[in-house]
Amino acid sequence: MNKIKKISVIGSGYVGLIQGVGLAELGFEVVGIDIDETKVKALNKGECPLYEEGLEELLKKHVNKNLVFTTSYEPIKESEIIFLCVGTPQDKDGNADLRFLFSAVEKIKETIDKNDYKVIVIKSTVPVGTNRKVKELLKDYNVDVVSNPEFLREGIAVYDFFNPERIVLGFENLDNKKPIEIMKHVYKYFDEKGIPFIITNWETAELTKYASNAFLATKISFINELAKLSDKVKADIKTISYAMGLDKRIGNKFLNAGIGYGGSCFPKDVKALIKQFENNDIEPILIKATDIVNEEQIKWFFEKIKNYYGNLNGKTFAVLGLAFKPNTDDLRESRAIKLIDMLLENGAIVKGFDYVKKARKNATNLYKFDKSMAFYGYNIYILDDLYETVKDVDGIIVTVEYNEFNNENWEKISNLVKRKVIFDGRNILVPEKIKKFGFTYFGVGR
Ligand SMILES: NC(=O)c1ccc[n+]([C@@H]2O[C@H](COP(=O)([O-])OP(=O)(O)OC[C@H]3O[C@@H](n4cnc5c(N)ncnc54)[C@H](O)[C@@H]3O)[C@@H](O)[C@H]2O)c1
Ligand SMILES: O=c1ccn([C@@H]2O[C@H](COP(=O)(O)OP(=O)(O)O[C@H]3O[C@H](CO)[C@@H](O)[C@H](O)[C@H]3O)[C@@H](O)[C@H]2O)c(=O)[nH]1
Repeated sequence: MNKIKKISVIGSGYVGLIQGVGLAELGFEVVGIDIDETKVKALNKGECPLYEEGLEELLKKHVNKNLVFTTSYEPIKESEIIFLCVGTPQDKDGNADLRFLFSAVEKIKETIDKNDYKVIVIKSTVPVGTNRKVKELLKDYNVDVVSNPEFLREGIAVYDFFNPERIVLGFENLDNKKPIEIMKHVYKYFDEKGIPFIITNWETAELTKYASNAFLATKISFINELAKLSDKVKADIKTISYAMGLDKRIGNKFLNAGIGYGGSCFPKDVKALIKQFENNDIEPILIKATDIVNEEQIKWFFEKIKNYYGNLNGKTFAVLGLAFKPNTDDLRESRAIKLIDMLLENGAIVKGFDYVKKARKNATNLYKFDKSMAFYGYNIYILDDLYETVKDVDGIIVTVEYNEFNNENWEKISNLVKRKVIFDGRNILVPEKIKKFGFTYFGVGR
């Protein structure tokens, strides 16, 4: 087989950027293609548009060497491999919106020669049947379409790229060895590391991605539902999770009760999986419940806060954590933002903080410039200092699971707040430590 020289990666968002930078680090010549001109300009200067540990260093190392970014599709002519990493957000009905994907496929069609052999690899999370549709759209072209779902976690995405737990590859026809060999060559580094490869058909690969996300989301909703009962009967959900997790069949991961899952994947992927069941005339009982429990969890927590104060009008709260999880600037479906909105709608004043500077910047922009949010802009302040944030507040609300909160100076915090009340939405604080400084502590199911 000829050595693969150039790889094109379409979409330079989270997944595309990690994929592009990672492949460049593995020695490939990579072209990143995105329709967002501002993003492309920044990337070519080595400026990373998103916060992800280790990403900017790798970007700077490779950009304008074996990694370039462009808005033009022309470079795909020179690439045998084209990765599709565009967004597949939720549409108004809960389905995956495939407009970006199909528009990228149209651009590919317009650009490549019908006879030039290409492997089109779909990394984006797409509903069952999408790879088949893409192949159908390209039926007159000499292409193979490969489903290669991505499993990286934000916050540790660079680590995840180099250390995946499995590589799932779905093909049209397993007797056609050419695309299988090409993909094995591209991922030789992982093959040599002994990472398991799952070589299967398109539909299995597509559904594996949704199954994995929905299962993890279900674990979270399971423990969150139990937390509500724990709360009522004075059981401790943290101890329950710990004890459950010691059973290796259950495992301790994704059993942390809190204010629900957020982010760019779980909420939309669970909803899109529900739709795939419904579109196939099957009632998705369990997965629907996962979604409902998650939507309810944040409301339940908010009610807890409201019940304590009676009336939130004019009360000031410090919200510690803005992004959907630690070590990211990503506010997509962030539970913190959902909670802030509820507080603001009820007349409260919010002071928000996150350890990640870009998360603070994104939140400032959201409330200042997003038309639907700007209305609330008067009552929300995003601050760069945690101690400034807690100053004179009626309550502290923890919304992101940063362990670092435990290492803050709680004596100082206790002297700064107006009222010593804490709502720990992630059960991350050590209550015994906080209570020593006179705080009233409320967790989730503890
Ligand atoms: N973010 C994650 O942690 C993660 C992890 C695994 C899988 N996924 C999946 O990967 C896909 C991408 O997610 P993301 O978070 O990187 O999305 P994103 O929104 O961060 O990035 C998508 C990028 O695609 C670009 N784009 C849109 N249409 C284009 C086109 N026609 N041509 C070129 N570029 C185009 C956008 O400008 C944007 O930069 C989704 O399907 C998502 O579900 C995401
Ligand atoms: O015990 C837990 C674990 C997580 N969460 C929340 O769940 C959400 C998602 O967390 P996580 O899975 O760590 O973040 P993502 O970066 O969205 O990664 C998920 O979504 C990606 C996109 O599909 C997949 O690639 C990853 O494998 C999958 O973990 C966050 O809001 C967390 O706060 C909990 O509430 N309790």
